[in-house]
Amino acid sequence: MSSDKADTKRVLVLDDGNFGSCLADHLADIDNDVFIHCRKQEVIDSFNTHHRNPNYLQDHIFSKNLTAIGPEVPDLGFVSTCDVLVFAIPTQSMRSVLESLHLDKLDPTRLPQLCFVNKGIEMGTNKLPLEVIEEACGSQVAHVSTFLSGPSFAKEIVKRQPTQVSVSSTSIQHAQATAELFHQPHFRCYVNTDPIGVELAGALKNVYAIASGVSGGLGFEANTRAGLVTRSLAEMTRIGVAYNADPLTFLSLAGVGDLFLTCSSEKSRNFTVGYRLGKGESLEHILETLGSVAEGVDTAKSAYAMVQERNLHAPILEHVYRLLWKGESAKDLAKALMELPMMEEKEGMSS
Ligand SMILES: NC(=O)c1ccc[n+]([C@@H]2O[C@H](COP(=O)([O-])OP(=O)(O)OC[C@H]3O[C@@H](n4cnc5c(N)ncnc54)[C@H](O)[C@@H]3O)[C@@H](O)[C@H]2O)c1
Ligand SMILES: O=P(O)(O)OC[C@H](O)CO
Repeated sequence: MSSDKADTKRVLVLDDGNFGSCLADHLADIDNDVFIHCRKQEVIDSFNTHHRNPNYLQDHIFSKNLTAIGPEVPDLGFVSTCDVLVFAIPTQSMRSVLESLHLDKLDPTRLPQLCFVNKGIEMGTNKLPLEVIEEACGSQVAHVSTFLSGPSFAKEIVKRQPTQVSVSSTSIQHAQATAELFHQPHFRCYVNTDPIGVELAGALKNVYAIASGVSGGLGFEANTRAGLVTRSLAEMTRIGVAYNADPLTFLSLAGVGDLFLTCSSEKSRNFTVGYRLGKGESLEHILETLGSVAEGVDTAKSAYAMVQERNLHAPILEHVYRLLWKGESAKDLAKALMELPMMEEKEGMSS
């Protein structure tokens, strides 16, 4: 069911973390009817009474057009009244959330537009979001799914800082519809029809941001970072080509744009994990105190399995995996990366 006003959409955002809250605020601010699902009653009360999220983006006063709902998962009756569903849930939880919504039971001719903003690869299955959606909800739901990705810190968008992102889908019409929904003077959307490339780039940049953080934590400066980011881009592209992505996607906002942002800012949770590891803190302590998801940790494990499966040359990713999952030290990682054998610089980067 569509809303009364032609341009006004009825939007449900799941869930109330940094990015979900920020996007819900953005969409509500441009006059959509926006509902945000929260898993705790005190968060619902705080949004609806004080327009504040007590757990994330605490300094921000959210749009009064935003209504918090929950804590139960919205039922199909409510979901079927929405024009758009925005999923801002960590990748490792997306399958269980999708299964609990039963979207496969909706009338396939009246499916809402779906937009996923998570950046990761499912652990255990090593699947990208599009494949998880297909398995959890069927191919019709996967066909209307879109993926918003690019250099976009919630902390900056919520302050209305200019931001540009890619919106991708297997269908150009759906990608365009989602891009139009979000597209505003300070938030520009570019359409891309390579969802595999966009998803892989978004997931992998988190792993390389951990490497860049380690380098900073160990005291290495700009030269080292520039080299690391460049070689990371080459690795990402090589992995993408092996998994049928368009290599040019890695030169887009979703590729080098997000890689550059995340590898160079302490606002990034993934960079921060690496930086603190470089400073000698334990991973367990960092994750306990981070207060928010760092997708690169789990993705390093899935991506490592993918690289092994196709026998790809991805030494930075392999060492990040060993650092996070096999007890290699940050100094070992730095040493190993400086001792890599010489190779053809552009090897494996084109299809
Ligand atoms: N924060 C950003 O700037 C940003 C920008 C772009 C993309 N992303 C991506 O968006 C996704 C979410 O990131 P975030 O920053 O909002 O994370 P966050 O840690 O701030 O919040 C995570 C949210 O997911 C919810 N959640 C966790 N497990 C859940 C489960 N099992 N069922 C339902 N809800 C669950 C939490 O309650 C919380 O609301 C990640 O994949 C991230 O990479 C984040
Ligand atoms: O804080 P991070 O490292 O999860 O990065 C957030 C966004 O993905 C940046 O585009």
